[in-house]
Amino acid sequence: ETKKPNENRQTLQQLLTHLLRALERRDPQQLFAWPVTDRIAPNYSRLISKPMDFETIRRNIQSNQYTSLNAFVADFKLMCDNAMTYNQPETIYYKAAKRLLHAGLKLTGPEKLKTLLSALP
Ligand SMILES: COc1ccc(C(=O)NC2CCC2)cc1-c1cc(C(C)=O)n2cccnc12
Repeated sequence: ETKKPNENRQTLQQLLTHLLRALERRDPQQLFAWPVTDRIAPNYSRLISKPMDFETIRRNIQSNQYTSLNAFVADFKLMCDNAMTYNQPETIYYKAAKRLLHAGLKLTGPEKLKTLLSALP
């Protein structure tokens, strides 16, 4: 049946919240949980033009900022790319970002999404 737009939005929101939780579990040290401050990362705000973190992504989901899965994935990739731009390859942050990015792209890949979408109401 033709779903009302807000119903679709709720389904998308539920899917994104599920994906966000699955991604956050892959960041046990919570290095991506909150915005990076200039205090813990000197000159961060000068070097990274569009910061992104899991808390901001959560707020975007709740305020219906993402109208597609792609928009959510783009912010997740931005968060990982920022960490691989600011931090040197040998740091725990760069390595964590690389692992997280691969895990995330697998999670939102077509085959995995098919199973997820088939489980939706
Ligand atoms: C929300 O950001 C953080 C929160 C907590 C920690 C942290 O607990 N760091 C301790 C683990 C080794 C020192 C690090 C960070 C952190 C993330 C990042 C990222 C994501 O680039 N970062 C870069 C340089 C220095 N610190 C960080």
